[in-house]
Amino acid sequence: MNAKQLSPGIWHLAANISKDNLFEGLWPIPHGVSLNSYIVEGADIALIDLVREWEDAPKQLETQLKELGLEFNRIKYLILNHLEPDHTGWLANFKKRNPHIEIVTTKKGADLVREFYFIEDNIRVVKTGDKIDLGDGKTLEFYEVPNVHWPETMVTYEPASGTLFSCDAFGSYGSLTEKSCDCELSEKEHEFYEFESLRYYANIVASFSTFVERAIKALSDLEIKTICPSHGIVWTDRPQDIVERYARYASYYKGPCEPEITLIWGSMYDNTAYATDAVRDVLLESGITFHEYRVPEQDISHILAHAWKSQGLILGMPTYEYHMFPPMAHVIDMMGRKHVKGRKVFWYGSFGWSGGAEKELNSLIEQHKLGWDITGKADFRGRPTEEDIEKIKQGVRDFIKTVMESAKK
Ligand SMILES: Cc1cc2nc3c(=O)[nH]c(=O)nc-3n(C[C@H](O)[C@H](O)[C@H](O)COP(=O)(O)O)c2cc1C
Repeated sequence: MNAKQLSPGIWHLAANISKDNLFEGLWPIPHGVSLNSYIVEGADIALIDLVREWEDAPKQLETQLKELGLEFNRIKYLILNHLEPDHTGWLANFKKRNPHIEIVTTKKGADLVREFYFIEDNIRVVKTGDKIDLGDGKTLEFYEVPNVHWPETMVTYEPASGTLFSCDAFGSYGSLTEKSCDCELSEKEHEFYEFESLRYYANIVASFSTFVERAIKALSDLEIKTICPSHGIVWTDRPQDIVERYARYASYYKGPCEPEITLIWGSMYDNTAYATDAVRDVLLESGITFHEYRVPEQDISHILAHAWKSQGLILGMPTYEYHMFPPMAHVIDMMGRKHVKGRKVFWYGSFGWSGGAEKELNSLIEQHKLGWDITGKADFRGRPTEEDIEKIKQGVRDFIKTVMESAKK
């Protein structure tokens, strides 16, 4: 990518990380991810957020700074909105190249700079309402937004241009092309980034949804014309769209969620798979929006995205060694960790002799305080009989009604 001017004195820089990596060492990024940084130039120059030494990210950033004719020693301030290493991993080596740079971060951020990078000098601690005047009409204002998504997080606002540098808030997965602003994207490209923002939210931010709501409220008095997140596209045209989208995602924390169902199932010897065909037939007939995943073949990152927005979950799980099929237990455990709470649930599955899946399901619900409402179930021995299949079909029909009645209108 090239450095891109967003408004007079403000540039977007981005390092693209390829699909061959896992985000947070855990989440697949089949379409890559961007690490965004920004330059704000008044009489003094500030660089907002850094990159990690990940693939050639520092080199990409350095090349873009060169395009702007910016030597490192001309940058006076390095603003660290958030200390997670994807935005700071290069810090120690960057500082060696620019020893006089002043690092600007929150009090908790300063602690992390010391603890992660052993840097003690030239750190300016800021709190909500503090400002730095860069000269030539450019000012940076700071607002703490704790737990979006680490405790030290802040955002930076430049009032003359109405630009909010929001770090992880309002971000998404997906590498960037030269068309990195919302106003340049086709409907199809918007759809792509929309799902990548949902997946990013469900994987990274979901657990902190109440803090997201608090941050959106705290920032609501700012006149925001452009939103510059640390991952994904920049919102120059319709910044309210991504704010509304994030507010909607945050609302799924308490529910209700969308009138949709996520069907997740696994099967060793196709007995539960056979019953799944019946479940799918009913879902298709009903016309309800549903998302189907088989585990362990399909990844948890995508499952969480659809589960996060779905009012209904259907779980197909055979019994395995007196417990549920382990990949299903992994999915439910992850839903617990990511606070996919308060959903309507229907489950079905095959067992051989004593069963055991249900016991583990109840124990996971209890352990993670999931508050799931199990409105129906259909377990069966071995291969499902015609009667079993009828019971499953009727159960799913009833379940769809419950989901539609209780979902967001
Ligand atoms: C490794 C393994 C462990 C199993 N453990 C149990 C068990 O503890 N209790 C039980 O009732 N059935 C158990 N079964 C039987 C399965 O639950 C049964 O075969 C079921 O039909 C499998 O469904 P599927 O074909 O959808 O995988 C086990 C099967 C396998 C292969």
